[in-house]
Amino acid sequence: MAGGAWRARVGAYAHAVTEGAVSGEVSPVEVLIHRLDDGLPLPAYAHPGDAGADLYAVSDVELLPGERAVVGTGVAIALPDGYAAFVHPRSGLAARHGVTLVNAPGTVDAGYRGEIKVTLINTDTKNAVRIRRGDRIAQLVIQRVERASFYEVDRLPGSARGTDGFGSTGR
Ligand SMILES: O=c1ccn([C@H]2C[C@H](O)[C@@H](COP(=O)(O)OP(=O)(O)OP(=O)(O)O)O2)c(=O)[nH]1
Ligand SMILES: [Mg+2]
Repeated sequence: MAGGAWRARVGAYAHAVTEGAVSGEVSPVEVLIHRLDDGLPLPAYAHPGDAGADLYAVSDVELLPGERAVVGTGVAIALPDGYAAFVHPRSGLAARHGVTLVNAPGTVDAGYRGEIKVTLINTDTKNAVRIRRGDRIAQLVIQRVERASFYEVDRLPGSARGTDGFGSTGR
């Protein structure tokens, strides 16, 4: 693409963003949700365009340095076939307190009907962290997922990377 056309395209995109065209409201997937705890809000997106809907803690929990705990969120969902939900850490909790998820991202299968739970861990080596009921402890990202058919072969086709990995390209 010529320089002028490229600049026009970038300009149009920037305009669309600042005018709010990237609103995150584009045909959301419908997900059935069952509240297991009437005292907590439903998961919600904090801003238009956010990828993750925040999940709330059902109970108080204190995490000593290095300690982990499985905390309920008070909700269960039924995803359409071909989707999965991923439980991701919140960056604020991670940066401020060192709290993340043991199994990040946790995978919620489309067929799972139980309570979504969060495996919190306090990675701070000195300070305990107190989580209170109602705190936003993680975020749920809903994505389309492919299922594979696995075909066993004796030899895989070649590729530029081959078997190199684990830092093979250097730092
Ligand atoms: O962070 C998570 C991860 C999983 N789950 C639920 C939903 C998921 O569908 C189910 C099973 O998760 P996974 O397959 O990761 O665990 P597993 O150890 O393989 O258990 P299973 O043998 O039940 O598949 O547990 C959560 O609530 N939170
Ligand atoms: Mg499993």
